[in-house]
Amino acid sequence: MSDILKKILAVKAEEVARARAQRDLISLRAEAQEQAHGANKPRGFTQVIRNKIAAGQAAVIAEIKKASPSKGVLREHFVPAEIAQNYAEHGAACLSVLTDEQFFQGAPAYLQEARAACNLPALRKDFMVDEYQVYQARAWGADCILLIAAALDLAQMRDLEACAHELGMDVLVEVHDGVELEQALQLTTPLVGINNRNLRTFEVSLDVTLGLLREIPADRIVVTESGILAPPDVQRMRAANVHTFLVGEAFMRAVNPGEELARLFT
Ligand SMILES: O=C(O)c1ccccc1NCC(=O)[C@H](O)[C@H](O)COP(=O)(O)O
Repeated sequence: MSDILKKILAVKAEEVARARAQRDLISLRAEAQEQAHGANKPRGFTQVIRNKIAAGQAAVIAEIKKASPSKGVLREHFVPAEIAQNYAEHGAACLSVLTDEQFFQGAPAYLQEARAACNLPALRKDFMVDEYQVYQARAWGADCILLIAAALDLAQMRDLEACAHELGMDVLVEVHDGVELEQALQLTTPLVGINNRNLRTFEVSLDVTLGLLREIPADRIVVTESGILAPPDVQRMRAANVHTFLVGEAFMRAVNPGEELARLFT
């Protein structure tokens, strides 16, 4: 496991302990379960992606992140609701909203504000280590959670996946190499993300997606993550039959993130 991931996971364990001390799991779970009905019910993250692909379009999971460990601050003018609306107007399939505060300058409120500003399903982009965070995600309105194979063993991933599914949320499982992929494929989720970023060196190579592709059964949806910066990157992926993209930096650095989305994907 990379040093940055180790550091992040240590902070996550402390965060969960602090949050549990402030509010017990039973009360949080009740709120998360209530969200299954009414205005905040899950919006069908995977289904929206399937619909885009069936229509012959790229399915873009458009990220809302102020900063990252590898790149520092990406965007000074940062209003999540404005960005979410702008993404929706320019054809995004889904949102990915960073809720981690210490390393990405994200916040739970950003997820709530972004999702309330449009009708797109939203991923809680964070480092999940405990079911408490899954209940938080749903209580905040998330439609999908991220499970990072480098951070979890198979039993943990299975438990967190089951918890998310019970709450009606979808799961994006993320891998970076063949060993992680083997574990990820033992989950039931169709959404398999391949992170092109090596979390040890921060080096990004789209060859990571292309190299792992052939090991993924046809019934899974491959999501290429990180380092999609220009139209040729998109064309390269689509030529390899990868139609789902998770993009952050390219949009966050643009004056108008939605227009940048349209420029990259049309
Ligand atoms: O981006 C980082 O520095 C980073 C460090 C440690 C763990 C995860 C990290 N990135 C998260 C991501 O996977 C990206 O936010 C996402 O794939 C979008 O990538 P990009 O389009 O390159 O911003």
